[in-house]
Amino acid sequence: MAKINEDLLKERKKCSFNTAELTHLLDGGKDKTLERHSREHFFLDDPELRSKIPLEYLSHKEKYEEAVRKSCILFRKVQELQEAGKGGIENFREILGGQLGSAILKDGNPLTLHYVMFIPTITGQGDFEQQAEWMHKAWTCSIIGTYAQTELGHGTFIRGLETTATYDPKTEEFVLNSPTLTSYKWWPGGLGHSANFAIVVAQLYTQGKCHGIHPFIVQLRDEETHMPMKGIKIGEIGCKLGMNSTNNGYLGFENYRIPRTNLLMKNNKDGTYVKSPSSKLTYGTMIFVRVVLVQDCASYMKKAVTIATRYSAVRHQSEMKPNCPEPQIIDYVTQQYKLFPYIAMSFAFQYSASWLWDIYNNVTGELESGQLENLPELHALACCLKAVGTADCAAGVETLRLACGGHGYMTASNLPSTYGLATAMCTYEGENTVLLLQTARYLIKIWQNKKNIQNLPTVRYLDNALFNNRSYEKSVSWILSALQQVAAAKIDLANKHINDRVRQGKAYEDAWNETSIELVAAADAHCRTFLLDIFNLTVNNFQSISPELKAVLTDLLELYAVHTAIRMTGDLLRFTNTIGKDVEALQLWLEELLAKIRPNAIGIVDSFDIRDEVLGSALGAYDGNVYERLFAEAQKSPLNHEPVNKSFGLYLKPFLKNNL
Ligand SMILES: CCC/C=C/C(=O)SCCNC(=O)CCNC(=O)[C@H](O)C(C)(C)COP(=O)([O-])OP(=O)([O-])OC[C@H]1O[C@@H](n2cnc3c(N)ncnc32)[C@H](O)[C@@H]1OP(=O)([O-])[O-]
Ligand SMILES: Cc1cc2nc3c(=O)[nH]c(=O)nc-3n(C[C@H](O)[C@H](O)[C@H](O)COP(=O)(O)OP(=O)(O)OC[C@H]3O[C@@H](n4cnc5c(N)ncnc54)[C@H](O)[C@@H]3O)c2cc1C
Repeated sequence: MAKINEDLLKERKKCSFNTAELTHLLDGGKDKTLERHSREHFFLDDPELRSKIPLEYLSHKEKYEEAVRKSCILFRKVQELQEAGKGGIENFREILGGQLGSAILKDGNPLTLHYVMFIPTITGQGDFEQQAEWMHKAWTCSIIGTYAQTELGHGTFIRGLETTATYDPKTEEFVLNSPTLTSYKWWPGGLGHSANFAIVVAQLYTQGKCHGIHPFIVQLRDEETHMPMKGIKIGEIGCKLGMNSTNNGYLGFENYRIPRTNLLMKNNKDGTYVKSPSSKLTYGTMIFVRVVLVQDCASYMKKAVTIATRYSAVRHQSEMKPNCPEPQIIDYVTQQYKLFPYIAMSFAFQYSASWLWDIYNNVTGELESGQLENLPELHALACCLKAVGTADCAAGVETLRLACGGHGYMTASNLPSTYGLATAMCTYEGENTVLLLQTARYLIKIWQNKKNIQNLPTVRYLDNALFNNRSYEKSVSWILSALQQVAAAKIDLANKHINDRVRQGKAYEDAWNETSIELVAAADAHCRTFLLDIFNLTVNNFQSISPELKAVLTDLLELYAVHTAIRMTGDLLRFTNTIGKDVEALQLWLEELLAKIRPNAIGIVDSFDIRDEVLGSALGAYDGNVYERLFAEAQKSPLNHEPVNKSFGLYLKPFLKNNL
């Protein structure tokens, strides 16, 4: 093993708690940690899953080809796990898209959507016969699917999609068409050249009548030759900010026929077209993905904060006091302020993601038996957690990149590509502003009718929060109560402004649009109360952990609470009893917490137990040999493989001569 950097050795000695205990707690038990280790070993120690040349030095086409090579190996290994009964879809998601997946395929996996959206849609939307027909093929990967919903002209407003599926009773087929350029499918991962099947979301027409959007299983390419089927126009959409090996594609149809039975029919039980009990059941796969994205937010945040915190312990810069050695940059309080709140945030997202996952499973269980009552609350929660989680994660990764100075800008830090993955999440699976407005729509309804509110766990605080008015105390419970009051006040005010505008004669929709900045802010505040509430509940419920660990988790909880409160200073002053002196007290409390967390910072990120291959970063490796690794990475540049590049003879030399 390489020599460990001296600073990191010292940091590790300072740690006041047992890092393995925290690792096990985060994994859900020691056996789960061991399971994860064995999964990581299974994937990361496979030499076939390593690239010879860093991805950044490959062309777009080579990147794709290398990604397909690795994805196929990855899928084969996933199947081996599946056959051995090791893991359900949630594990596969982690392998395909989460921390492990992004370690193997740094710039995206062209086959991910097969497991993440194609299979879940067949499970969620297909009837019994359809599952029997398609699931075996899909699980065994004899077909590879994607999820084609978004079009060139419409991503958010899916009721406005233009692809048509017109029923032809004579042949019992649907005829798919893309009537306009804007109706072309645009964005689906793996659609370009990878998948041979897709779930296609299209407007269903029978007897000249449109019945709205429905999901269909559609074959795109010949299973033998992979040539596009006749009537299918397909390709890749081109280079993007990140995720350049996900092979996002476009797709158009020209009188393309599919059997009637390819309309997913779970909600049309008798096999004829019957309107389903809720048109929103078609949106089920999107809820599923939003739920798992919150877990990804925690994963990406942990990865970025581990890199930046370790680097900050190794890096020395400037003079804090005259004639003293240059300090570790982690000793600058401004640096701690860039790092530690994101350590705390990783916990907040992990705990909320886990609650959301449980709620999701309960509600989808209820949907199976036709109960729809709890769907709106789940939808509202999934929307705001996805939006706030991805926004904070992307902003966090960028802050952490900046915290690493110039070296953070190197792709060898792995922070730029982590940012590429994180910021994409703000847009896909529902653009964040749009999702916050969905949550706001639910909150306004609840505000207007609180009859059943005590049965709705995520919003029942709204019953009386407007009047909390607690005087400042240095406690998480005070901050939570103040945030709840802020959320309630913002909902109340937005509701009032909508009503005022309606009274002035405006249409409700116009009043809504004119109030939408406030509505988004209200949904955001509501979400932040949930995140803090769950973090608080989780830490308070830990019974059998050591007092040392409990103290660290309490520090992190408090830091998360205080950091959130300080970010919302204006709101606290405006909507609660908070006064200027209380803000000063919060600021001092924040500084106190940064100092308390400082000796444990390396211990906490070590507890995330992220393997070097997953971090993929010259700055964040466990041994802290930052400079050696940066230097070694630079040697991989193809430009360094020859002392003189041919451009010298071609351009530079004649240019220099001309200037003589
Ligand atoms: C790895 C991943 C790669 C990426 C993949 C992708 O991006 S794939 C592409 C991902 N693409 C996207 O994510 C697209 C994002 N866009 C959308 O999801 C929708 O178009 C929309 C929700 C914005 C509006 O839809 P709309 O105009 O049809 O709806 P509306 O506003 O008129 O509200 C009507 C009612 O429906 C309710 N309701 C709504 N959704 C749900 C739900 N899921 N469940 C339950 N309920 C839901 C809503 O609360 C309201 O209830 P109310 O108040 O009447 O009781
Ligand atoms: C990396 C990546 C991968 C993707 N993968 C897939 C995939 O596999 N399958 C798939 O089908 N799609 C996929 N998508 C598409 C994605 O789901 C859409 O881009 C997303 O839903 C947003 O839609 P849009 O691009 O049409 O943006 P728009 O809806 O045009 O949004 C543009 C702006 O308009 C605003 N806006 C729009 N509507 C409203 C409103 N009602 N109220 C207020 N403001 C509004 C938004 O807030 C935003 O600021 C992917 C996208 C990306 C970036």
